[in-house]
Amino acid sequence: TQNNLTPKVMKESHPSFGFYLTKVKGLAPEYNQHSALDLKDIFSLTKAKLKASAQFNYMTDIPWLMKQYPAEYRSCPLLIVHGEQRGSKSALEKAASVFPNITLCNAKLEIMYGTHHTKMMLLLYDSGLRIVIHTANLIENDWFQKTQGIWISPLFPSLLGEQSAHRGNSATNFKGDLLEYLSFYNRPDIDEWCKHIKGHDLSNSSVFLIGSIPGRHLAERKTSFGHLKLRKVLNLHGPEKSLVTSSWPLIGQFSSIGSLGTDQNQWLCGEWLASLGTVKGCSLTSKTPLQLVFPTVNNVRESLEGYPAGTSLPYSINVAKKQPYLRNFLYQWKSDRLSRSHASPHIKTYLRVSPDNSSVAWFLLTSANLSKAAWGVLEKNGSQFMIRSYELGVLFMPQYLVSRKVFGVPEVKERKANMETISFPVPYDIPLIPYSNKDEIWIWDIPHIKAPDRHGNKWCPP
Ligand SMILES: O=C(O)CCC(=O)Nc1ccc(C(=O)O)c(C(=O)O)c1
Repeated sequence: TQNNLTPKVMKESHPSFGFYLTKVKGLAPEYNQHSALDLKDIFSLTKAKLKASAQFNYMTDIPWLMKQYPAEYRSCPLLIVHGEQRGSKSALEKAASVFPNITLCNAKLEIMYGTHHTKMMLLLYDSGLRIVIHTANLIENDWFQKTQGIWISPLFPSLLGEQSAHRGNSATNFKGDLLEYLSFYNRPDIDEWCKHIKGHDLSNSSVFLIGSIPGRHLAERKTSFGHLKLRKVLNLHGPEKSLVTSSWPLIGQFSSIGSLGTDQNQWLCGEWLASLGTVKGCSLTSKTPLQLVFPTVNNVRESLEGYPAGTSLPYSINVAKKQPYLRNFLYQWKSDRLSRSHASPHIKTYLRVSPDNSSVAWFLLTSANLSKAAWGVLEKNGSQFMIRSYELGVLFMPQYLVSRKVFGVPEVKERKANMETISFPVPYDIPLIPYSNKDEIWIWDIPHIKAPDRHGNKWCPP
C-alpha cells in the first residue's frame, strides 16, 4: 500500500534491505548463496570500474587485504583509517610501505582506552559511490568461520551539478550524518572523501546512521552520537508508543562487554536502556525487558574454531566479577535457522521485539559492543556526554524500508492473518534460549578445562 506519504526510498529496499552475513566455509550452499558475502564478493557487486577506496577498521592485515581486491584494482589509491598507536602503528606503517597506493590515516584517540572500532568501506567507482558498514576486521580469521554483519548501500550515482552537502540527501539524513561523523576526524585525507560523498546522490539511502566519536560532547552535540543519537532518532522517527509498549523486550547482541558499573540501574538499565527503549514522542520508558545475547563457555567450545573463538570475545574476569547482575539478562548464541550456531558471533546487533516474538520494531547493525566506551555515558549531572571509541552502525526502521509499522520475524507464521508482514533477516534464532543453570558466560582470561573443544583442546590462557 504505497501512499504518497511513504518516503520515496521504500521502492529501493531489497528483500535483505542490504543486510548480509559473511560466508562461513563448509556450510551447505543454501546457507551461503543468498545473503552471505565474502570480501571478494563485495568488490565484485558491480561491473563499474573502481577508482579509489577507503577502509576504516580496527585491525588490518595489509597483504591479505590487498589480495581480496581484484588484481586490476590493487594499484588504486587506498586510504586505511586506523587507531594504532606506538609499536603497532609502526608495524602497520612498515606493512603499508610496500604498497605505494596505500595512505595511512591515524584517527586521534585522546581519551584513554578508546579504540578506532568503526568498520566501513568507501568504494568510489567511475559511475558511483558505494558505502559498506560492517563488523569484521580486515584479517582472514574474521571472514570465514564467524557470524559477521554487513550493510551494503546502493551504488549512489554522481550528483549532477556542483557537489553539495545538502543535495542528494534522504529522509533518514544519512548523507548529512555521515558527513558530520567524518568531519570529526579532522583529517585532510578524510576531508577529501567528504568531497566525493558530497558529489554523490545518496537520496536512496533508507537507513539511519548511528555513530560514536570520542570526546566529551556538550549541548546539542550530546545527541549527535552514541546512545543519545539513537534516543533522538527513535524519538523522532521511531515506532508508535501505542504499538510498541514497554512490554516489548530490547535484545542486545555483541561480542564484548565493558565495565557497566556496580549498580545495574545506573547505566545499563538506566541511561542506556532508556535510550534504546525510546519510542516516538517520548523518551521516558518504564522498564523495558532487557535480553542480552552473549556466548556461553559451551557456545564457544562447540564453535567451529573451538576455544580460540574466545580471543574475539574479550570479556575479562576482572570486569565480569564486578557485575554478577548481568546473569539475569543472559541468553545463548543460537542461529540454527542460518546454520550458524557454531559460527561464533563477532556481529553486534540490537533490536526491539514483540512479546509474542512475531514482530521487530527496528534493527541496528553496529560495531558497538555493550560498553560505556562505545555507547557513551552522561557525566557532570548530564551536562556532558563522554564517549571513548569510534563506532559506526546503521538503523533499519520498517517505516523507511517497507512502509510498514513493524518487520516480521523470519519463519514465524503471521499471528495477524490480515497483516502480511515482511520479515527482517534477524541473524540469530528468536525466541532466544536462556542460559541453563549450568551455563557460564564466556570469559577469555580464565581456564576452561571441563571439556575439550572439537579440536581436542582445552583453554589455558597465559
Ligand atoms: O573495549 C572494551 O570495551 C573491552 C575490550 C574490547 O572489547 N576490545 C575489542 C577490541 C577490538 C574489537 C574488534 O574486533 O574490532 C572488539 C570487538 O569487535 O569485539 C573488541
